[in-house]
Amino acid sequence: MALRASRPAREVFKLKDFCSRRLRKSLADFCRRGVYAAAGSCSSGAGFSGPLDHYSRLIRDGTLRDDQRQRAVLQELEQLQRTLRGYSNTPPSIFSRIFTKPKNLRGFYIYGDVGTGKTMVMDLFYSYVETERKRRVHFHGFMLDVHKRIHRLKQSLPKRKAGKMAKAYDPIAPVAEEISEEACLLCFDEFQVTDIADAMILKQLFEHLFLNGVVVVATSNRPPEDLYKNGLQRVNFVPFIAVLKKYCQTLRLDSGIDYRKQNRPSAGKLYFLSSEPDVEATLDKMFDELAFRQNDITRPRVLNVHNRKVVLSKACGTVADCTFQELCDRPLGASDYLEMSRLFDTIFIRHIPLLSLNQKTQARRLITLVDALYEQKVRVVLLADHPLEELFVHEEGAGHDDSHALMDDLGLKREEARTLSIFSGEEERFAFQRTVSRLTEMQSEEYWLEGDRSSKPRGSHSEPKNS
Ligand SMILES: Nc1ncnc2c1ncn2[C@@H]1O[C@H](COP(=O)(O)OP(=O)(O)OP(=O)(O)O)[C@@H](O)[C@H]1O
Repeated sequence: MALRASRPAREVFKLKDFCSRRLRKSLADFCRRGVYAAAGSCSSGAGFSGPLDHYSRLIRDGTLRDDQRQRAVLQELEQLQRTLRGYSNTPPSIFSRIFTKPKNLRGFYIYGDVGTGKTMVMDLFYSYVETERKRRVHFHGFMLDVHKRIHRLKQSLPKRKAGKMAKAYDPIAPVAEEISEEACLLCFDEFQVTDIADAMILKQLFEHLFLNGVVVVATSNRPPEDLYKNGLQRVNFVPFIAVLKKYCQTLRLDSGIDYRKQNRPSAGKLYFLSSEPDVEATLDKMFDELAFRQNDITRPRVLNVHNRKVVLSKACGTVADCTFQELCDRPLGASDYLEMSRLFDTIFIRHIPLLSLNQKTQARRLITLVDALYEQKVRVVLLADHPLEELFVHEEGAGHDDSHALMDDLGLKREEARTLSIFSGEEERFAFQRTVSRLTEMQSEEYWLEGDRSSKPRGSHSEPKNS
């Protein structure tokens, strides 16, 4: 019998709030432009018959450029949105639960290059799906949540008795069941597999979700066949690909256009090179001007993240002035960056060096930081040693110093390890592209204006309280 975890539904998807804020934000943006009538539920009342109709309107009013590939994907998504009307994966009675299997609706796996509009079309679709039991999550956040649930479940088991063999049990099925009860539609942004711990449980987890009637729509930069490419023990991961393809139709969205790099009006100069004369003084002046409008003094700031203290050396109100070393050369992670995104609306990042695979850990932190700032529309002012497009370099045969110990632990020879993605830096190359694309958009006027929290009601982006 499946082991059940007792847990209030409200606690579910700890990172859900972080993820859906972006959706709410994008809905609110559309609202502000008079496009959506009501955030979160747009199907009726907004005057649009569905996502495609809505998309056409965004083209007509000049918000978006017409893109046939996006239309084609939206056509498929609209079909699913209609089919999902009245859909439920939890039969109403215990009796019917036992005797009826939920019908399986096929979802979509949308992949393509960075900035081609995958998230945008998925969010449009999502906003028209008429059910409360839908979740839109960042894939990484979802997997963190899954691991937490597994951990909690294991801890809730009675302690093993000495001398007795504990019966083998499977925590994944009950976790999948728990999730299936909370959502019949899961939309994943940035489906990617970089972690062996994720890779090893995905097949079982998703098989259960699909069998429980959960419909999945996902966006990714890679076709299913390339997921976890060259990953450790990939042979155990490969069967998941067939499961994914069985329950999700693959759609390619690749017009070859990175819309983040399309000529967007610039917010002004926000990216500086270390070689520019008096550049530090210029940034000091920018910081002082922003600080002048704050109801605070310039001082160090101590953030409290999960009972850890994270000290930032210079901040004023909602503006922080940091160095790359301070943010990426210390053991900080997603939760620290999320907290920063909550507290600050503008962050200076000075002295960003050229990033190669030799500084993989620092580069990964910068990627995570930019992802968190982008999701929360935090503005950035950057001072770097190289132009943005040249910030990340992939050097063949780079040292990967921090990988050597792991290679030794795993008993891998250099040559063997070279093809494994954790050593080859293949995943980083995709992530670099995304970071460059995002940082490009973050210098646009539109992004800068959207990041203005001064006119927004206090609440989600409240004044610092941990400092
Ligand atoms: N047809 C379009 N016309 C104009 N702007 C667009 C269009 N499609 C998408 N955009 C804009 O381009 C930016 C990137 O879009 P989106 O985040 O959906 O891309 P993505 O494919 O999910 O990127 P990534 O793979 O990096 O996550 C967003 O600001 C979005 O509003």
